[in-house]
This record gives sequence, C-alpha cells and structure tokens, in this order.
Amino acid sequence: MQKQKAVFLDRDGIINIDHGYVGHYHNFDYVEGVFDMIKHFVAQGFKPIIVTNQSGIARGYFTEADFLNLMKQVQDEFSEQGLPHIPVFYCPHHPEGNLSAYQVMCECRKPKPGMLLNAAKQYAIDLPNSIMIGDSWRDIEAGQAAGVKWCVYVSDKAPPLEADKSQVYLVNKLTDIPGSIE
Ligand SMILES: O=P(O)(O)OC[C@@H](O)[C@H]1O[C@@H](OP(=O)(O)O)[C@@H](O)[C@@H](O)[C@@H]1O
Ligand SMILES: [Mg+2]
Ligand SMILES: [Zn+2]
Repeated sequence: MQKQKAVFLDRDGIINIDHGYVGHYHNFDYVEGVFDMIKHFVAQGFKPIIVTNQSGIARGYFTEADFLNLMKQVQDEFSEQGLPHIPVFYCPHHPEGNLSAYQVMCECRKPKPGMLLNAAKQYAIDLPNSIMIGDSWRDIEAGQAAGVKWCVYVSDKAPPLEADKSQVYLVNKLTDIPGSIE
C-alpha cells in the first residue's frame, strides 16, 4: 500500500484553547486560524490526524462517552469548515488516575509515541515525511520518538533546557507556522 505523509495534531492548545481538561463542547473554543492551518497542510498532501492525551477521563472529570460525543461535534464542525474527517487517536489513561480502569502506565500517553505508531500502522503513514504540531514539549518528544521529519512547537514557553531542538520549529502562535515545512 502506498504510504502517505501525515500532519499529527495535538488537540488541546492546537485545535482548541486549552482551558484545562475540556470534556464538553460548550467549553470547546477553536484556536484562531486552526481551520486554515489544517486546510493548508491538506492542500500540501498531508493527512491530518489528531493525537491527544485525555487524562481527564482517568481522573474522572468527564467520561469516555463525553469525549467521544465532544469529538463527534468537532468532526461536524470540521465538515462545516470544508475539512475532511480527521481520525482521532486518544489516550484516556493516567498512572495516577482515580478510575482503576484507566489507571495504567500505558504506551499511548504522550510523550510516548504509541498513538502516532498506531495511526501509522492503521493508515500506512510515511512517518519520516510527516509532521507533529503541539503546544506541549511532550508532543514534540512523541513526534521525535515516532521518527517524524519535523515538529512544530506552538508555545510562548521556552522548550526545556535539555530539549533536543533539532528539526523543531519554535513558534509563538498557530498563525506563525511557516507556509512550507521541509
Ligand atoms: O494537549 P492534548 O494532549 O490534546 O490534551 C491535554 C489535556 O488532556 C490536558 O492535559 C493535562 O495534562 P495531564 O494529562 O494532566 O498531564 C493538562 O495539560 C490540561 O491542561 C490539558 O487540558
Ligand atoms: Mg496540548
Ligand atoms: Zn494511554
């Protein structure tokens, strides 16, 4: 099967403003410019895929059903905005979660690359030509561990002192992401 390059997208802080454990659509505010940013990468042949830590589920702040319902509404908005369906890979776990079913040291919670590797298997993704965009350094580490070509760190916070900043674009906000990344 022909492999395709992906743009892996963090959710909270990239798709929506990270108000902290956003589990319901009434609290879901889209980041300015996010639809155009995704359209831009789609036009360049990247398959958008969301990879998101959702420890709010393990912490009992909202249920997995709440999350899935929220993401259905987000997909409806993507479609309204002329975007394709965007696959979502999520990690509901946390090692200190309150709900035992989700209280695990899993392989999918970023900075581990599990969600990106699963997506790559499921969608025949060309990881060495893919991109990871996130607002937390753990997103960048997940992308680097998965072997993507470039990462984009969207934050006004500096990377950690010991960070490996090779192949990472550092931008303050989404609309500062360069038009072409290679
Ligand atoms: O940015 P993504 O991966 O899409 O989702 C992050 C969220 O699950 C939450 O992740 C939490 O981190 P902990 O999971 O508590 O370490 C905090 O950063 C919250 O502010 C944030 O809303
Ligand atoms: Mg985030
Ligand atoms: Zn997990």
